Amino acid sequence: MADVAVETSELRKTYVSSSGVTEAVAGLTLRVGAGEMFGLLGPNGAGKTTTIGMLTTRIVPTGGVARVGGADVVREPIAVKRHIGVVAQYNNLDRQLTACENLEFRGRYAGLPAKEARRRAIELLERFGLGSRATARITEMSGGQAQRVMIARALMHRPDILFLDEPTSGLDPQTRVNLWDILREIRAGGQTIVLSTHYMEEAEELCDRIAIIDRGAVLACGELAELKTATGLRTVLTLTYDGDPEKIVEQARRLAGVADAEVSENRLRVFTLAPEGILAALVSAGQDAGLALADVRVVRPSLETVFLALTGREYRD
Ligand SMILES: Nc1ncnc2c1ncn2[C@@H]1O[C@H](COP(=O)(O)OP(=O)(O)OP(=O)(O)O)[C@@H](O)[C@H]1O
Repeated sequence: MADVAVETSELRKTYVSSSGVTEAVAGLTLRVGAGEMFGLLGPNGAGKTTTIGMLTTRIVPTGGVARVGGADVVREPIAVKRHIGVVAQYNNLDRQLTACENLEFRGRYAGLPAKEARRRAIELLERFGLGSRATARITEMSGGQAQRVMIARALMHRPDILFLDEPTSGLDPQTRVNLWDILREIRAGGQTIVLSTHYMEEAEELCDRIAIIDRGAVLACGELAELKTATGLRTVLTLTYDGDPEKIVEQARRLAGVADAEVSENRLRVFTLAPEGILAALVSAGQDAGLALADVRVVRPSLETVFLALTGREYRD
């Protein structure tokens, strides 16, 4: 496959209804490299589901272009579908069928012979720890199990790009972490993954690159470290001493990588984009000045602070 898995230019979806006009996606331009785990991060209503809907041919754009696996989503939907697996936001498994049957049906639909579909269904269920649940009906499964069946089903025809819309929404923390492991494993196999999420820590934990979207547009896109640097966000080191750190504040300001330093009571606060090594230098500067260290706090920039810096608004969860 080409180096680029997904490419959009000015992608747009405008809904017109009796209640008015909604620009669900308002000119979205982005590029996902083959083999990447790419996150669409944004609050509820940001346009994530609509974007994934257009990229997976379920929703027809009202403007712009999108190519997935090299194929145009409007002109070549069948070619797009060959490249993609889709895990929807809500459980859309057939509840009358067993886990294995859900997968087999998908395999048959994709043109696999019956025996091959069954073999692959069992292999995938085992891979995701569901071997013993193969003959269980969907109605008998937990949310986390059903989510794993949906991912397995999406992989039946060996797609090279997997789309997941808020895959861990509503799952308990342990199940969510298990699912993260599954996604990492899929990605290690070379597949491209595009996932949407409104959980900052999920994007931070999983994704190689992230597009932060709000109100249907990309606010920023890149590796997390790049986004943090681009927004000028600094790590804040707060060192509390048993005396007045005023005597070392000038020294702290002169340390390589320190953007600023200030003192408040017996606390020294240091702002930096490159915190590595600075803490050790501050500890020894304090020792040399006869100050004993009572406490250290390191607050790193998070996606929450990035969002705030980009929009001036709190992240709406
Ligand atoms: N069929 C539709 N008709 C009218 N408006 C719609 C339709 N689908 C979505 N919207 C609106 O488009 C905007 C984006 O919705 P979308 O579902 O893509 O956001 P989202 O980021 O996926 O949010 P969520 O996490 O809540 O699913 C919202 O304002 C939503 O109300």
